[in-house]
Amino acid sequence: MNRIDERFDELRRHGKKALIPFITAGDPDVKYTMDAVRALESAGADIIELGIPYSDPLADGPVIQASSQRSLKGGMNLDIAFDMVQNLRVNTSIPLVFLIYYNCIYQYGLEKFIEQCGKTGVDGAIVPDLPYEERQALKPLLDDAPVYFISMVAPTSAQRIKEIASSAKGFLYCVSSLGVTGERQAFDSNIDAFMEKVNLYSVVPTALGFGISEPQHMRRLGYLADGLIVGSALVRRIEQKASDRDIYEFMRGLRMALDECMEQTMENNS
Ligand SMILES: O=P(O)(O)OC[C@@H](O)[C@@H](O)c1c[nH]c2ccccc12
Repeated sequence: MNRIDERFDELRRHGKKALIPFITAGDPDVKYTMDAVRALESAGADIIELGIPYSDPLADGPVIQASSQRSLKGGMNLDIAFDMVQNLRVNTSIPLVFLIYYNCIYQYGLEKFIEQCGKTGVDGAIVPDLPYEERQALKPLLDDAPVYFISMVAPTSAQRIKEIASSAKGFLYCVSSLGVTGERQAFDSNIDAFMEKVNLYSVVPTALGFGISEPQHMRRLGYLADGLIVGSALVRRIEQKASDRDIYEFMRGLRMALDECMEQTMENNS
C-alpha cells in the first residue's frame, strides 16, 4: 500500500485532516532541506511536498520562483533529490511527494523517473504542467507505477472536475484560486461550492492549496477538504533563514488551528 493511502486512512480513523507543507528541495542546500523535513514532521505535518527546482516554473509565484533559483544555484538536480529521499528514508516514513515540472521528468526519462521513485521512496508526483488530457497517453505507464501521479482540479475545470476527480489516485489537489502560488489574505466565496462539487465526485481524499498561509485559514478552510497545503508562507520563512525551531513553531501553530477546527466540527455534529 502507498504511504499516502496509509496516512489518509489513519487520519480518517482519528477524525483529523492532513497538513501538507511544501518546500523546495535544496533551498538553500540539501542539509537544510533534510533538517526542515524532520522539523515539519515533528510539528505534525502529514505529507511533505518537495519541489524540484526548474528554471521556467510557470505556475509559481515570486516566492517559490526565488526559492527555485536558490536551489538551482546550489546545484540541485533530480539525481541529488533522489539521493536525498533515500537518505531521509533511513529514519522517516512520512509520505513524500515531488512537485515537478514535466520537462524535468521528460529529460530524465519517465520510466527511469518512476523506477527511481519506487527505489528511493517517493510516494507521489504532482506535475502541474501535465494536463489531464495528456496524461491519458501515458496512462499504461502511470497506472502501474508505485508512485501516484496526483491529479489537479481548479475552479475552471467545471465539466472536467467529474472526470478528473473520479480517476484520481492518492489525493486530489484542489487549486483554491486561479493564478500562481502565493500567500493570500482572503478566499473567494465560490470556493465552498467548488469544494462541494469536488468532494462529491472524488474517489480519493481532497487537499486544498494556493494562498493558504495562516492559522486563521486553517479554521476557515479546514472543513472543506481532507487536507490543506501550505507553500509560499513557509518558503518565505526559509528565505528569511528560518531555523529548525522557527519552522517547527510555524507548522505547530497551523497544526493546532487545524485540529481545533476539526474538534469543533465534531462537537457541533454530536
Ligand atoms: O504557495 P502556496 O500558495 O501556499 O501554494 C502551494 C504550493 O506552493 C505548492 O503546492 C506548489 C508549489 N509549486 C507549485 C506549482 C503548481 C501547483 C502547486 C505548487
